[in-house]
Amino acid sequence: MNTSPEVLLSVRDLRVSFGAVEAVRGLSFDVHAGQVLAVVGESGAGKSLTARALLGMPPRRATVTGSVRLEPQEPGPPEPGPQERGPQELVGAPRSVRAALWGRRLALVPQDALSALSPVHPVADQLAAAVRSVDGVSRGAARARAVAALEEVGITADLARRHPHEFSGGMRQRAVIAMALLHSPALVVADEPTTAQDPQTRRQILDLLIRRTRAAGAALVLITHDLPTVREHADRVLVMYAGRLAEEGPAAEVLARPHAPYTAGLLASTPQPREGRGEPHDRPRRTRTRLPTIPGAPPAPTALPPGCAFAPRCPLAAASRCHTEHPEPQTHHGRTVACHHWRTLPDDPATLFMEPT
Ligand SMILES: Nc1ncnc2c1ncn2[C@@H]1O[C@H](COP(=O)(O)OP(=O)(O)OP(=O)(O)O)[C@@H](O)[C@H]1O
Repeated sequence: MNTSPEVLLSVRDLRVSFGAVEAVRGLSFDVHAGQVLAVVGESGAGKSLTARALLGMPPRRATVTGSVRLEPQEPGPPEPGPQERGPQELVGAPRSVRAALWGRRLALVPQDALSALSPVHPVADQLAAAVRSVDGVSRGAARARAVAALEEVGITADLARRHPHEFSGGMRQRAVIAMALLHSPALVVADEPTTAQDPQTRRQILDLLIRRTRAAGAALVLITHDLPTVREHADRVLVMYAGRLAEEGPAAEVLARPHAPYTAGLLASTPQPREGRGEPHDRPRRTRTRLPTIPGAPPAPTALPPGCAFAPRCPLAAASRCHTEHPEPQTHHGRTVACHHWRTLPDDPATLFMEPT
C-alpha cells in the first residue's frame, strides 16, 4: 500500500449550507497523493456534498465556505492552466479555473454512469471527444487513445463502437472509469459508483476503479457504504456523522480498533469477514447470530441535537457533556477523532452496541 505522506489536497473547515441550514459543518482532512481515502457514514452524513465541494461543483443553492486547496503539480512537462504555480484554492474559484483543472487534475466517477454518457454517440467516440477537449491531438490519435483506455477496463474495440444503451450497467461504469482516467488526473472522486449493481458486479467495479486509479498514480476519494472494500483497499478512512468528522486515520487501524463510538457502531452493524486481511485480530469470537445495530437514526441537518450530534444514539453519552458540548476533533499519532470519551472505549467497542443478554 502507498504510504506517501505528500498532501495533494487539504480541506479545512469546509462548510456546505442551504440558507441557514448547514449540512457539512466544518470538515478538515487531507488527501495524500496516490492514496485511497474512503469516506463512509450513514445516509445523510454529507458525503456527497463533500465530494461535490471538493470538485468545485456544489448544488446550485448551496453556499460553500472554508478551504479546499490543491497542491501544485509535480515538476513535469509544462501544461497550460492556472494550477502551475503554488496551491490552487478551489472554494470560490472562478469557473475558468475549475474548467482548466477538470479532467487534467481532477476527475469524477459519478453515481450514475448514464448521466455521464451521451445516449446518441458510440462510447469510443465520446472518449475520443474527451481526449480532444483537453489535448489537441488528431482525430485518429484521440480515437486510438480512447480505444486503448477502454481496453484497459476490459471493453474491446468491437464493443467500444456501441452506444451506451447497448452496454450493461457494469460496462457503462467501466467506460466512465476509463473516461475519468483519460488525462491522468491527480485526484479522482468517486461517489458510490456502484449503487445500481448486484453485489458481485459492484465488488468487481470497485476493484477495477481502485486498481486503475492506483496504476495511474492518482489519489482516490471513494465515497462508499462498502466496508469490506474499505478494509481491503483504502489507505485511509474518513468517517462522517451529521456533516462532521467522527474519525479519520489509516484504514487498517481505524477498522481494527475504532476510537469513535460511531465508527464502532457502524462496523459492528456490518457483516465482517471471518478471516483474511484486516480482520480485527483481537476481537473475541461471538456466539450471537444477530448483528448489533446503532439505535435510532441520524439527525437531519434541520434538527441537530445540542452537543455531539451522535450523543442521542451513543451508549457512552449518558449524563455527560456529550449532550451540551460538541467534541472538537483531536489528532494523536496520525489519527483524528471527535469524541469526549475516545480514551475510555472498551477493547472491543462493538460490545457497546450489543443488546444485554
Ligand atoms: N440540494 C440540497 N438541498 C437541500 N439539502 C440538501 C441538498 N443536498 C443534500 N442536502 C442535505 O444534506 C444532507 C447531506 O446530504 P448528502 O447527499 O451529502 O448525504 P450522503 O452522506 O451523501 O448520503 P447518501 O449516503 O444517502 O448519499 C442531507 O440531509 C440532505 O438532505
